[in-house]
Order: sequence, then C-alpha cells, then structure tokens
Amino acid sequence: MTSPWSAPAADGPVHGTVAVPGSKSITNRALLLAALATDGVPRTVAGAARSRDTRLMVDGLAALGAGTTVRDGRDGTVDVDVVPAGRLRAARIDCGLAGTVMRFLPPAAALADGPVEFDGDPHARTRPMGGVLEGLRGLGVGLEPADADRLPFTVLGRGGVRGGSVTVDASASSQFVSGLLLSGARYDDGVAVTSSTPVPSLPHVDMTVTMLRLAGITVTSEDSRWAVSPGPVVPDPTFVVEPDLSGAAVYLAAAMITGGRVTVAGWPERRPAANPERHTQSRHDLPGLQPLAAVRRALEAFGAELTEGPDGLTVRGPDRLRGVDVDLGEIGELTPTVTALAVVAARDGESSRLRGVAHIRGHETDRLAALVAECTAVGAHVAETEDGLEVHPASGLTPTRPWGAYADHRMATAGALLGLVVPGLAIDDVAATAKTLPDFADDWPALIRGVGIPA
Ligand SMILES: O=C(O)C1=C[C@@H](OP(=O)(O)O)[C@@H](O)[C@H](O)C1
Ligand SMILES: C=C(OP(=O)(O)O)C(=O)O
Repeated sequence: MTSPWSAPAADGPVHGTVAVPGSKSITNRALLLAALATDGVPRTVAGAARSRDTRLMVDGLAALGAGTTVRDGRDGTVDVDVVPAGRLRAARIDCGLAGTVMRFLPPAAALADGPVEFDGDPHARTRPMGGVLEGLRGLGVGLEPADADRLPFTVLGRGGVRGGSVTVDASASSQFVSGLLLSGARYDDGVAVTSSTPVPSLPHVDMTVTMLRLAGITVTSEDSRWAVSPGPVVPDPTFVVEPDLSGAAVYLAAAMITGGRVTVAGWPERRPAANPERHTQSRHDLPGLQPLAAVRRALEAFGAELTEGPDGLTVRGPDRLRGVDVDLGEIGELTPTVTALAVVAARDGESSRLRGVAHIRGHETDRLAALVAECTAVGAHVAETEDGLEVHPASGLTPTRPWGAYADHRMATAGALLGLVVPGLAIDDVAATAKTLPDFADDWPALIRGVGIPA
C-alpha cells in the first residue's frame, strides 16, 4: 500500500465546476446489452468512466467472446466499441470488487458453450451472491459447487437457458434482480423474477428496465415481479452514458459543507435516440436514468439548494447544515457521503438518523461498521442501528490515525469530505477511488484549492 494521502482542508467556501465521469451502473448495463445484441452489429458505449469497474466489465465480456475496443472519449471518459459475442464461450472472469460484474455476468455466462469461472478480490468473496445463484439454479442452470452462495464459483454453461419464472430473496441487493433480467431476453422462454422480500435500491431496477426497453426488449413490472420476454436484443448504435450522480454527489457535498457553490457540468445529459423510429419516446424526452429526485431530497434535507440549468447541476450550501432524518433505501450507495454531511452538521449540535440501509453491510465493505469505526476515530459520535446510523452532536474533530478506506471508493471519498473540516486527516488508500472516480486524487484538491476542473 502507498503512503496515506493528505486530504485538503478547506480554508473557505468551495466554489467551482467539475466534470464527473460516466455512471458505472449505466456503463456496465450498456456494455452487457451491446455484447448480447442479437444482430451482430457493433455498438459504441460513449462517455464511460475510465474506471476499474468499467475495465472489469470490458474484460469479462471480452473473455466471453465479445470484441471490445476502448478509446479516449470526451472529458477524460472513454468510448467502448463492442462487437456482440454471438455464441458465448467458456471463460475465467475476474469480478474485482464490482457488484455489477459479479451479479450481471453469471446469468450471461449461463448462455456460454462451456464452464465460466468467477472470482474476485478478497473482499468480493464475502459479498452476497445468493439471489443470483438461487435464481440461476431455479432456471435449471448448473453451478459448481452446486450450492454456491459466494464467489468463487463456476457457471456450467450449456449453450442456452430455457428460462421461466423464479422467486428469489433480493433483500441484500437489487443487482440480483437486475442481473437476472439483463440476460433474460436471450433465454428461450425469457425470465420472470419475483422477489420474496422488499428490494433495496429500486431505482437501479428501474434503470435496468428502462435500458432493456431502449434495447427493444419487452419488460413488464408489477410490485415485486419483473418479466422479460424472449426476443431480439437491439440496443442503439451509440449509447451515451450520463455523468455519475453518486460521484457527483461527493463534489456537491463539498459545497454543502463549506457554504460554497459547485456545479456538475453536463448534467443532465440527454441525447436523442439514434434510432428513434424504434422508440415511442426519444431519449431526449425521457427523465434521466439515475435517481436525481431521491438524491435531491437527501441533500436538500440538510438545507442545500439544488438547481438544474444549462450549465449543469448546481448546489449552493447553506451557512450551516441541518440534521436530517432520511430513508436512504433507494440510494444506499450515497450513505458514506450523507454520513460525512451528518457528521459536519453534528459539529453544530445537530443530530441525524439515516435509515433503510441494512443491505449496505454487503457493499464493497460493511459500510455501517466501517463508517462507525472511522467516524469514531476522528471523534464523531456515530452509532449503528438495525438499518442504518445515528449521528449525535460532537465537536472538536481531530484525526487520531489515517482514515480507513477498506478498498471502498465511497469510504475514501467520505474521508476526503471530512478532511475539509478536519485538518490533517489522511486517507490510507485513496487509490480505492479508481473503482468509479479514477481522477479523484487530482480533481478533488484542484476543486478545493479553487483551481477547478475544466468542464
Ligand atoms: O445495479 C447497480 O448498478 C447498482 C445497484 C445498487 O446496488 P444494491 O442494490 O446492492 O445497493 C447500488 O448500490 C450499486 O452501487 C449499483
Ligand atoms: C455498492 C456499490 O457498488 P457495486 O456496484 O460494486 O455494488 C457502490 O458503488 O457504492
């Protein structure tokens, strides 16, 4: 491991404009759908993050037989050309720590003409996989070991999947549902997935459904049941990825903590569909694929003011953050960022309660435990509840050791946020941000020191 990275402290309100890379969630869905296209025609996924999760998906799809070329795109992003795989082949796939790779590729691998071995980072081996594997077993797909519920495992591809209806427990991750749906149109009978328990992060399932429909696939959804009809997979020739809202939220939070003003350029990014004749609506008329309304509610609860305009998405921080009581169940991945905001509010005597995120114990690390440990180490009062965190008033924050990132990009960025008001805070592994924000270690100090990032 490299030496700890000194997080810059803010000596006044942070003002600036930032460009964030494309959403990894949209990127990895678009890449998979391009690789599964049934017409053999190459596609381009444009504006993708030049990040580890993108690279892992590209490499996984290449191993399964897709043609992939990664080219430099706009604003530090990459454009990926994908030649559909046609018949998928036996492969070994490194999932790294990417939930989208470990949950989205096994259902595709079931179509392969041979065994597909999956493994990942040491911590990936502890991430829940049960719902996807239970679903595949229910669809008649063989696994090794037969009762696998974690990485590593092998999907015994037999060149096709009959498909049908399955009921899974998706309480640990919405990605179980998304993963089964994304490849479902290539199964003989399609797939219908029912979750026996409430599904977290539902906007990500909505993102899956919308992107499947944009690829010409028929999907129905009702309560906790989603059904994908068998049929051609025909995504647009070029899919432009929206800027990553969860990454953007970190930069917006810098303005909130310091009473400044930050704009995320290029938001929202809506492009007309390249083949509008297939769509009843062009993408231009569609709302964004990411849950802006939920993110907005969470940030506004602290007293921030958000506006969308031609320049992008702008936040203006209040003079002083309010405490919040918020359900983050739809946007669990924002919990580290929201916790950092709550800890800053707590310096002014404000308490906060973050609810609905029991499932983030299965994210890149157990985020509830990690946030309690790291916030406590700087002198904050943060306690774990059954489904979230409570943050109680505490002032005089000071670092006692480097902030632990736990190989988790969002733990690293939460540490950087607290570093704005905790001088001397260092992060033990800022390189963890490469998962989604590869330029964070350069872009963050540039924003905080007022240099700004070219939009
Ligand atoms: O499908 C996706 O792209 C994601 C779904 C969510 O997962 P969970 O449902 O496991 O929270 C989210 O937190 C993750 O960052 C990305
Ligand atoms: C939970 C996250 O990622 P993953 O896609 O690996 O689940 C995240 O990015 O916060």
